Amino acid sequence: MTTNRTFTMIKPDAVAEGNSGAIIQMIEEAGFRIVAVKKALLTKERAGQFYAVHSERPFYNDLCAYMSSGAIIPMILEKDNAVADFRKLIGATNPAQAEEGTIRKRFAKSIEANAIHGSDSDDNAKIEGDFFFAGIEQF
Ligand SMILES: Nc1ncnc2c1ncn2[C@@H]1O[C@H](COP(=O)(O)OP(=O)(O)OP(=O)(O)O)[C@@H](O)[C@H]1O
Repeated sequence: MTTNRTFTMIKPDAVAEGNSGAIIQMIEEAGFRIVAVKKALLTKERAGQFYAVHSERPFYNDLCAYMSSGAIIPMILEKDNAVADFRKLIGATNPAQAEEGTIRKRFAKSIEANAIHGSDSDDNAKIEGDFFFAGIEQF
């Protein structure tokens, strides 16, 4: 296994409810190192760019409205096998199907307001990290 990076965002529902600290604690306790972190507010257009891959899905408009409804906390994380291990840590998209001990089981409210995002491939982790952070911030 090689050390690599993934990208995550704590989503507006979790930030608004004051769950960011507990979520970051779960992430660090699972062995991830924070490479880059900030608080940000997406416009609806920018949320639409981030989720452009879903632009034909019926939930796309609602998703863009939700993702721009409040502050988010984007982060780049580093660990051995980061992308796959992080997907395991966050759990299923639908919290009703998320396993015990996962971030979504503990904090997600619904399939849409599901507390956290995690990249699904090394390539997307790089694209998504670059979406939020300049090169000099990724150390
Ligand atoms: N059926 C749905 N209804 C409403 N929102 C949905 C639905 N499916 C997905 N979403 C929203 O769109 C996001 C992206 O969907 P995707 O299928 O890529 O899930 P994911 O990979 O688990 O989530 P993410 O990409 O945020 O990590 C989901 O996290 C969720 O917020």
